[in-house]
Amino acid sequence: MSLTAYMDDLGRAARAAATQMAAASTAAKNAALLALARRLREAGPALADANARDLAGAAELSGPLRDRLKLDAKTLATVAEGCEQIAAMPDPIGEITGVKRRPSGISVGQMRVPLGVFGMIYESRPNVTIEAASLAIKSGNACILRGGSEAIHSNLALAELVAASLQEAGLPRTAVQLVNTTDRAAVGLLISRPQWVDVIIPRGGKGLIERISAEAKVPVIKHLDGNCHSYVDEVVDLDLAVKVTDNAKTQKYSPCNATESLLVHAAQAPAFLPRIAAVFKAKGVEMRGCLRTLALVPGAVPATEEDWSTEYLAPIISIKVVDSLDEAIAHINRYGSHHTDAILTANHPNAMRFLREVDSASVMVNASTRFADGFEYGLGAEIGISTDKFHARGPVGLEGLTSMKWVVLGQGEVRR
Ligand SMILES: NC(=O)C1=CN([C@@H]2O[C@H](COP(=O)(O)OP(=O)(O)OC[C@H]3O[C@@H](n4cnc5c(N)ncnc54)[C@H](OP(=O)(O)O)[C@@H]3O)[C@@H](O)[C@H]2O)C=CC1
Ligand SMILES: N[C@@H](CCC(=O)OP(=O)(O)O)C(=O)O
Repeated sequence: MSLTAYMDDLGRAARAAATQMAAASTAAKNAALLALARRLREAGPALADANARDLAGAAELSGPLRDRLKLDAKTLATVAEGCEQIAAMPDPIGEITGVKRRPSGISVGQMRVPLGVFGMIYESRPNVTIEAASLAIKSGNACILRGGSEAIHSNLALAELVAASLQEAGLPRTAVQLVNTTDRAAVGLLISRPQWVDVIIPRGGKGLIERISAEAKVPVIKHLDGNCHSYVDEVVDLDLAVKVTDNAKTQKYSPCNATESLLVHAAQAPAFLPRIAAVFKAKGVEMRGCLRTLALVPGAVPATEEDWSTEYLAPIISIKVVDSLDEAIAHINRYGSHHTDAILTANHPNAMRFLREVDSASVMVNASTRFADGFEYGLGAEIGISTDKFHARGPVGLEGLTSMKWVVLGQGEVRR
C-alpha cells in the first residue's frame, strides 16, 4: 500500500471514530481509561522489550534525551495513574453553561463539544503517547499520533494497548491510531488533509514548525520550543532566588519549561551571581555570560548574541546582568519563545508589571518555570504547552481539546 493510501485509511477511520467518540457515554470512556491503566501495568515486560529496542537504536542521543525515551517501571506507573486520574475527572463533553433568557423568549447558552480529529506530532517520549491517547478518549475526540522516530517500537506497543482498551469498552479501536512509519513524508500527508483532520498539534523545535508553517492546510495549535527565563529582580529574598533558579535550570534539563536564560538586576548581581554560580558549577552547568557576568563569575564563558535565543535542553545557561525591570521585560519579549518566564522579587508592583507585560503563555512570580505543566496546573494531564495565542495557550488539558457551540432553547418563538 502506498503511504498516501495508508494515511488516507487512517484519516477515514479516524473521521468515522470521531463521530462515535463524540456521542460516547462517560461510562464507556472511563471504562476504556481504566482498562488502559490495567493493561499498562500488566504489560510491563513486553513494553520493556520494545523500549529496549528503541534505546539500543538511539545510542547517540544525549543523556537528557535518552531519559525522555525511557519507559521504565516508574514512567509506566505514572502514566497508568494518569489514566485513572483522567477517568476520575468530570466529563466536559455535553455540559451546557451560561444559559440566559433573552427578551425574545429564547434561552441561549453554550455546549462543550470535542474538536473532532486531531493529529499530533511529538518528540521521542513514549509517555506522551498515553497522555495524548487518554486525553483524546476523555474529551471524545479521535486522534492520529506521530511520535518521534526513536520511540517507534515503544509507541507501537503502547498503541496496541490503547486499541485493545477502547475495544474492551465497546469504543472504536481506531479512535486512537499511531502512524506506523517513521517516514517524515507521513507528516506532510497528515497536515494537509482537512477532510480527515480538524487540527494539528505539533510538539517540537524550530525545524518541525518551519515545515508545519509552510505545508499545513489544517488549523495548527503550536507547542513549540521553550527559551524560558528566570529574572532576579532588584529587591529579592536571595535564598529564595537561589533555590528557585537552581530548580528551574537543573531539576531536569530536557523539558521545554526548564530555564535557559537567567537575567539578574545589577543591584543583586554581586551578591546573587557568585552564589548561583557555585550551585551550577557543582552540578556541571556551563555558564555563558555577558561581560558584567564574566567579571563576577570567573568560570563563565562569553555569551554570543545567538545564546540569548538558544534553547539548550542541556546543562548550559546564558546569564545577563540588566539595569532595570524594563530592560528585563524587553529582553524576554525580544529573545524568548513566549513559553514560560518567571520573576523572582519582593516588590509587588514589579511582580504585577512582569505578569502584565511579559508576552508569554505562562508568567510566574517567585516560582520555578518547571511548574508549567498540565498536571501541576491541575488539568490532570497535558497534551503539551501551547505557545500559540489562539484557542489554547499554555498547558493544554481536556478543555483545550474541546470547543463551545451555541445552544438555543425555545418554545416556538419566532424572530420579529
Ligand atoms: N511546547 C511543548 O509542549 C513542548 C515543546 N517541545 C520542544 O521540542 C523540542 C525538543 O524535541 P525534539 O525531539 O528535539 O524536537 P523535534 O522538533 O526534533 O522533533 C519532534 C517531532 O517532530 C518531528 N519532526 C521534526 N522535524 C520535522 C520535519 N521537518 N518534518 C517532519 N517531522 C519533523 C520529529 O520526527 P523525527 O523523529 O523524524 O525527527 C518528532 O516526531 C524542543 O524545542 C522542546 O522545547 C518538546 C515537548 C513539549
Ligand atoms: N510539561 C512537561 C514537559 C514537557 C516537555 O517539555 O517534554 P520534553 O521536551 O520532551 O522533555 C513536564 O514538565 O514534565
